[in-house]
Amino acid sequence: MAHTSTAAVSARSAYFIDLELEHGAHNYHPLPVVLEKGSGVFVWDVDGKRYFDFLSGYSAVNQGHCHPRIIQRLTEQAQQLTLTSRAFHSNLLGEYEKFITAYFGYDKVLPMNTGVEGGETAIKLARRWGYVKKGIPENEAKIVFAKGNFWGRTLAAISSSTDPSSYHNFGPFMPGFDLVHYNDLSDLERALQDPNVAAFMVEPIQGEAGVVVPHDGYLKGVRALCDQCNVLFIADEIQTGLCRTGKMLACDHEDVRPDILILGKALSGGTMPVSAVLCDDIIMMNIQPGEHGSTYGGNPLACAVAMEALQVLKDEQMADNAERLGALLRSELEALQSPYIAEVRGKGLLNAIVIKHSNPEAAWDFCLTLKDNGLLAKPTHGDKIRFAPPLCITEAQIRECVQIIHQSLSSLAE
Ligand SMILES: Cc1ncc(COP(=O)(O)O)c(CNc2cccc(C(=O)O)c2)c1O
Repeated sequence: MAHTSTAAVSARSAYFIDLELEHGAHNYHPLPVVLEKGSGVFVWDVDGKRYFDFLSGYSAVNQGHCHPRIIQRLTEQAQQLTLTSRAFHSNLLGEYEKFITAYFGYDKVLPMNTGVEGGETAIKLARRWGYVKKGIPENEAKIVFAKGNFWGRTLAAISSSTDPSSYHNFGPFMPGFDLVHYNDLSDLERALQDPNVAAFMVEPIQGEAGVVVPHDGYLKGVRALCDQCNVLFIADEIQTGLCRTGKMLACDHEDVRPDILILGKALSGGTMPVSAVLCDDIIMMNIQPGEHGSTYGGNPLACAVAMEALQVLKDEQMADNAERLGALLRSELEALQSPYIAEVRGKGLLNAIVIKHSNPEAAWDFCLTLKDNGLLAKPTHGDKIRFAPPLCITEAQIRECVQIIHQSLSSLAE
């Protein structure tokens, strides 16, 4: 894939892009824009141009860029105590653990940092439960995943991937992983007949696959099958959770309670990596001291920031806002009746359009036009463009963004 040409950017932007090309790994293909400021739904580039952020750091900035309350709490704690390691207690870890377990209704939490660490932790907890509680023979535990999943870049995560760009030439892969079709309860039922299956790990809506929303009742069906087969239901809500889809958790749309809940991204309001794995004692208490953890997991700075980030979601009714304005966004996009939009899909403010065009680069080119017109979005898997602004967006701003999208669609005229 050709790397970003700096031809179409300002000299100041080109300077920063060239530094990245010269000194950094080429493991991304960013849009040609260099950002230096963020506030609420807006970001500004190094030339002072303002954009609507329709990606929100892949749902890590649900509360809006640099939310004043979260930044305030971050800067306060940063001058007090940032890291103790878990060799010692801190005055914030227990407070945070009490807060977040009550917030989501689980007995315990295991604090980690990145989302993929949360996924790895959930898999270890499930395997350990499988051996200790379900009686699976040692080293025979299976974890089932859905095709099209994306939960990070570690060797375990790519071992469950069906996307060659994630796993090709990184083998050998993690054993004990099985795959089923997403949104297919009969395929899942088949896979769960294996008595060695410890868990089914699934996104309530597949984010990186292009905002793939399963049929109503899928999550309830997953819950029922896991109950019938004595298999743990692990919900990866790292991208769908924390009000993004119009409820606190995407599982809440079907009143389903996963056995293990994984959170990340917006858990810190987009300030630092914070993830969390929540479950009840019957699962969590199978891990003994010294058997899992991380240097930064549960650090005082993360605890302070996460409590404020979670409280902001409730205080500012961000789930209701996402529900209402997501519906408006989808209806306004559908009303455009553009020949270049094959589909509009999503839930809450996690949405995507599928571009219909003879040019395979059309979605990328369209995002370049959106950028020129003051809105930042990026294609995923070729023809899908995610539209996921911060949840603090207003109705007037949604309508303004629909106008920008409408105006930009004309650039796709063949
Ligand atoms: C559903 C889901 N689960 C786990 C992860 C992994 O989180 P971390 O990245 O914090 O380890 C994700 C991540 N989601 C995501 C989406 C788009 C790009 C990238 C990227 O690695 O640049 C990551 C995700 O979308």
